[in-house]
Amino acid sequence: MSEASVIVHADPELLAPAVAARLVIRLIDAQATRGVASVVLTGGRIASAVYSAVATSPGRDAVDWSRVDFWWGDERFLPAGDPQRNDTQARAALLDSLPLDPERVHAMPASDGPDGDDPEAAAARYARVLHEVARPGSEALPRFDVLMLGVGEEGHVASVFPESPAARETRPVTAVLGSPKPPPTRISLTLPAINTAEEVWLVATGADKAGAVGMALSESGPARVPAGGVRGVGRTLWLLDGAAAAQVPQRMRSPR
Ligand SMILES: O=C1O[C@H](COP(=O)(O)O)[C@@H](O)[C@H](O)[C@H]1O
Repeated sequence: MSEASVIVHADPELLAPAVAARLVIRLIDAQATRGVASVVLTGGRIASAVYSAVATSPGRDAVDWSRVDFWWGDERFLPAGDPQRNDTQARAALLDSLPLDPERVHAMPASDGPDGDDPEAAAARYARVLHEVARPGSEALPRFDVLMLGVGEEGHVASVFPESPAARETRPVTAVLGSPKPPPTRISLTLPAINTAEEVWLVATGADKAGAVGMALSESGPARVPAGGVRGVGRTLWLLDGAAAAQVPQRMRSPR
């Protein structure tokens, strides 16, 4: 497990294109090494800004998008196409403009999908899809080159909320019932699944995230502050704007 690195850009207008450029390079590198690349997408406001920035990034067409696997770290369990769904937002901001292989776009099931309005069955279905694509000989999960996460005001990541059953779940995918943030029903990768990613990037902006970021980077336990419990195997990057980084000590910030 990697130590956390913290990179601060002044504001969201600088952070979004910087993260987008970083993602484009990371995918190009992964394809140069392995022929394919994989990314786990997240939801939320800064994530959508990053996806829009990828869509207009100068390096965008250097990625072979038909050889990128897209996964989601969590999903709001709503009908397909609902504007609140994380995949709907990612498609609108980026995916719809890319020459993708639709077989490689692994959205989490919707509440009007094959399992109907049964989030437990939908979570189990997503776990099976992950398992089917996993590396031969590996356990339950495929390789994730980059796994992106937003951070909630109270320290949630994906749909793992503080002191919730999901924060202690050991299976890779879980249904989330009674989420404190609407909508109440969700599907999420769990902390052990997130922590199999090669790189985990936590992206946060705004003063309302500063307390959660500060606590996650201190000694708070993962059940209390799930964002503090995520680590990439090779790299853990906190990508913040100045307001979200307000409680991060200077000594923890990477020089730029
Ligand atoms: O509900 C969710 O919220 C977080 C953070 O969203 P933001 O708008 O405050 O940035 C997001 O990362 C997560 O994927 C999503 O389902």
